[in-house]
Amino acid sequence: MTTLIEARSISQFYGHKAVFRKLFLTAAAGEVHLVLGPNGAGKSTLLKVLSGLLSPTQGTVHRRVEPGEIGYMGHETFIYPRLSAVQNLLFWGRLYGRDVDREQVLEVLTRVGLQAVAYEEAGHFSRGMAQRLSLGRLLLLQPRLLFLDEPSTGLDASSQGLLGQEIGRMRSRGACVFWVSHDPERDLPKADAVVALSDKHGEQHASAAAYREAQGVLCG
Ligand SMILES: Nc1ncnc2c1ncn2[C@@H]1O[C@H](COP(=O)(O)OP(=O)(O)OP(=O)(O)O)[C@@H](O)[C@H]1O
Repeated sequence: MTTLIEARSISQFYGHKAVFRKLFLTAAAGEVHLVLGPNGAGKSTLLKVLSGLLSPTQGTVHRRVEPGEIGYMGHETFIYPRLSAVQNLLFWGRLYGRDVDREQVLEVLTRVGLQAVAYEEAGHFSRGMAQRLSLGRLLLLQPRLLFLDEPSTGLDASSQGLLGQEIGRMRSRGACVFWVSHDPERDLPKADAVVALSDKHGEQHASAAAYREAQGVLCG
């Protein structure tokens, strides 16, 4: 399988404080990597470093995709409040150099359940609606390397279901997904590998099967 991202001995410090140290990982097309760990363990920081939003203090990250093929959905929705939902998606399409038209945008907005507010200013949207618009951006841009930082926060049950389906679809057409989850029991069955961060710097990257087995041994 084609490797899409490789991190070699990456460490991240904020001042003198290490968030993670000497982490190696590789991820290939069609794989879902779940990022787990307690609050403050460094999950968001790792996603920022892997996606290129932040440079690692030490080590290197090689991404074998174009910058326009990277998608990120996190706590920030990156939505322009003075633009309508339609204008937001048309704008993002242009920003990523994609040839998207209004019909495609309206189709995506229908899929995420925002068709009724397609021409309303996104600044008036609730947190859940703004999250759905962010999800719509991913559906429109179809990134090959996708970073999801607790994407279900603020989404209602039906939008969470849609997100799960869409992650499955993106993976089957060859996208590689890093997914921060606070619910490993729910999300582990959908993952190929796990990056487990701890606040004691015991970082590990393992296949989902090996992770489950290790947890079983620890719990048993
Ligand atoms: N810009 C920053 N400057 C200094 N320290 C930071 C910065 N961003 C994060 N940290 C610290 O780095 C550590 C890891 O933070 P991070 O947000 O990556 O953890 P997390 O695992 O995503 O947490 P949560 O599950 O609560 O979202 C925390 O102790 C946090 O306070």
